[in-house]
Amino acid sequence: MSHTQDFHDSEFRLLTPAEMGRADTAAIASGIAGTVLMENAGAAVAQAIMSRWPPGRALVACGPGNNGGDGFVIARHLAASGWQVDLALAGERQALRGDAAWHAQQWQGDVSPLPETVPESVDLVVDALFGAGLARPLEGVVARFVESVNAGTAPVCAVDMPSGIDGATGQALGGLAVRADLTVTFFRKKPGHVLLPGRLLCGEVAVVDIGIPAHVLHGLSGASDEAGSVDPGNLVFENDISLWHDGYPWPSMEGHKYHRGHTVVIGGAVMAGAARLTATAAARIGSGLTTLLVSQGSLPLYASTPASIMLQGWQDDAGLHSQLRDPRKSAIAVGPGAGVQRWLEQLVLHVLSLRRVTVLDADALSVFEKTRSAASLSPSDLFRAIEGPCVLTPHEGEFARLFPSLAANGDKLSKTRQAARESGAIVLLKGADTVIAAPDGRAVINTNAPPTLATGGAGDVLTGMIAGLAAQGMPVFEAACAAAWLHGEVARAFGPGLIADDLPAGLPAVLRLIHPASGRQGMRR
Ligand SMILES: NC(=O)C1=CN([C@@H]2O[C@H](COP(=O)(O)OP(=O)(O)OC[C@H]3O[C@@H](n4cnc5c(N)ncnc54)[C@H](O)[C@@H]3O)[C@@H](O)[C@H]2O)[C@@H](O)CC1
Ligand SMILES: [K+]
Repeated sequence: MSHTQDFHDSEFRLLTPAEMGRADTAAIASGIAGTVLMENAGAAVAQAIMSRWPPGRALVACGPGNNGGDGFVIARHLAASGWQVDLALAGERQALRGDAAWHAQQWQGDVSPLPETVPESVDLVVDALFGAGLARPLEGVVARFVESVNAGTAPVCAVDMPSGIDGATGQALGGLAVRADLTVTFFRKKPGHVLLPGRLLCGEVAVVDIGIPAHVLHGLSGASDEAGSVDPGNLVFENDISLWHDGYPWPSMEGHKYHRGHTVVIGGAVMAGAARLTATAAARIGSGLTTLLVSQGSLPLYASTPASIMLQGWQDDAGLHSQLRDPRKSAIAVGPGAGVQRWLEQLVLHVLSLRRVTVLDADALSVFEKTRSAASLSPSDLFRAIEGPCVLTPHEGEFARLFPSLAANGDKLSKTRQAARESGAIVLLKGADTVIAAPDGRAVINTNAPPTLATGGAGDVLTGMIAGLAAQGMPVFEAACAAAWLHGEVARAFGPGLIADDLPAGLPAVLRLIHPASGRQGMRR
């Protein structure tokens, strides 16, 4: 994802519904008829259905727009392959326009009004009501039909997006959306396929080619300068190895432990486990040296720190500052187990003034909450101090403390991007659909995190992984993306029973799999 590489046509690029509309228009302008795109779309969905379910009775529910147009194509292909097809239309046939009207004419069977309930004998429901661009809640008979679909037992194939989900945000408009078993979408996924709750309502997502040439991806957003180097500014991706593999700091034979960076983790005086996990993760992910800095008085708490981590005590602020002075200490992580106190505010500001890579997590974020106490600093004091490479890794609660006006409304993707713009830092907003955004608008959505990661200390490990990668010179945005992906992958590989200590321990096995020598460039799931 560096600025010198062009990721516009990455298969992991996500297109907003508006960008997808521009892709359709550009494809049509380049000579492919809209009716052909719709034919390809419908045929591909029918193919996906037939490769998963045996012929039976299908109810194809068509909406008034082009999503419904796809439904007419699907109905024709299923019927031609021996399915018994009932086609129901929400709206009037005469009101169909353009490509949808043309394909409706090719349908030889009956068209009935959309029923309020799905008949019991239906083996499969095809949801061709609305696509990813839906902008208002489902209502009336459509809403009742969708409730019946969700209450029923027949499997559901959604066309483009389960109807009711906003493809830009993954939110169910008005709280109601189709729950699908399979969603077949066209050309590229949309954010709504990977953000929650959209991702869960999609079931399996299949992306199919409908003949839109990849070159249209260059004109949808972003800009390229005369030298052809592309600003990936506003592009959004689903996280994948291919986005950051080239910048991954694999150790080289000429390397020296100092070339592999030096991560400093500043620990607190009460919760010693958190900073220990952070430091262990930094070391495991390849930081050449890792130092855990704690106050002299709390050294006994850290007695069981692994031997590979340098444990050092500081007496007072001056001592701590002098421990941080060496510029070879290339990344500093603060927050896990630090304790929310005045002292921490000043420490964070000092660390930021060093302009090293800084990863701020947990208490280092919460301590800037505006309402904490009248005398304390505020989020804007923090943002003003961020001048070097910095990653903030809030969970939803910490995010709300730092960005109260963004937290209340807005979808996860836009609020994380806005937070990155406001703070000047890379913001990684944690969750089952972690979003990582840069101040220039780049964003990546991580989709491989299993629910077992919701365990104490997992966030502390993530902080250490980011710091440890960035300490080795990996650009911070890529470091955050790589860490989020590896974090998820290690947890998946481990399976049930995961505790945070298993994450650093499980890294080597996953790193072996993605090492260049393994020949693996990326993975689609
Ligand atoms: N050439 C193209 O543009 C292609 C489009 N394709 C299909 O076209 C779809 C997009 O088509 P459209 O832009 O027509 O979008 P939709 O088919 O989702 O429908 C939009 C229409 O529904 C109305 N509407 C929106 N919300 C409503 C609500 N809550 N209740 C009632 N009516 C509502 C809108 O006023 C508009 O008339 C994609 O999802 C995809 O399935 C594919 O055929 C591929 C080619
Ligand atoms: K749909």
